Amino acid sequence: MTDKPIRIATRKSPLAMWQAEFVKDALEQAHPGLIVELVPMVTKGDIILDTPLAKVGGKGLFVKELEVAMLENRADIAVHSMKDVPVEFPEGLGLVTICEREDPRDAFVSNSFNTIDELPAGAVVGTSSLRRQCQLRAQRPDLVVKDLRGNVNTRLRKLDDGEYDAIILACAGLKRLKMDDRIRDAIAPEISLPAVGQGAVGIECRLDDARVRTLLGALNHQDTATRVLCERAMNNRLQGGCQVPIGSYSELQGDEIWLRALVGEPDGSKIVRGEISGPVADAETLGTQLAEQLLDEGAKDILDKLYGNA
Ligand SMILES: NCc1[nH]cc(CCC(=O)O)c1CC(=O)O
Repeated sequence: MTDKPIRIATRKSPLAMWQAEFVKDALEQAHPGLIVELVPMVTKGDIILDTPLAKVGGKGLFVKELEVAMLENRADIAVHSMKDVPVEFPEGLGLVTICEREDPRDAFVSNSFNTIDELPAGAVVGTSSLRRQCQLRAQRPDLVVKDLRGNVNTRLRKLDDGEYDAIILACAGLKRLKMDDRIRDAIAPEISLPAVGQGAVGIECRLDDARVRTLLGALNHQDTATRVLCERAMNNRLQGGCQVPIGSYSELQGDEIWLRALVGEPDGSKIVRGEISGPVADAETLGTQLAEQLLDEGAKDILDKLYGNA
């Protein structure tokens, strides 16, 4: 089982490298004698830095090159932020493991203010996420939302350079990079519902690679997997991508799963919210049901408009 090294295809950003190293360490710990190597590579999402992701278009900007590497047998697994993983996988590849979730909340980061509420009218907030923008503008239409791209370190530098009064990032990325001290406020899900899968790391591999799938089994965290699959089923039914403001967050409560979701207009002028709960065993069905509920209650109109079907 442990003779051949496992090669991890990874992006080169500090967060991606941290996540790949984390999986390497966990695999080597779980399987003494196993050797795991990193194969760093550049993706389209890393190259196109000057355009908001929502305008670049196409799903899976950060994962395609990694998938090609696995299909061409230049790598065996890819480690992803679940938030960036598209709904569908290329033939022969699939997500087989989801690791324990880090803090799923959005983070308010600023050098001058402690919370969104403290921001004065006209303050400039950096984010390129339509989901974050939508929820921010819904509560504070008086704020100015300005695009902010680049990896976590680049975004923090732009804040420090004074381009923004505050920025919104994921708590998970900051915590993993040991920059917890940058989090002025972990924003409650009621204020900013996180992205599908936010805070969770997933592992993709060739589905016919039985050896690797068995080795990866040790890293799966079932509670996280249930939650993320529930949130993804919701998103899947909506055909959500990064062009649409969609938030979705589930929590386990004993044998039940509680899922909340929203679809909104990018400017926050309209938000359709819903929630559902039921047995953990029905997690994915519940996700689909909540999506249908949202579509009936107005999400369909928002999505049709954003995708140009109206
Ligand atoms: N879209 C980039 C991205 N993908 C995953 C994370 C954070 C870590 C995570 O959600 O697991 C980030 C950065 C951010 O949103 O601040």
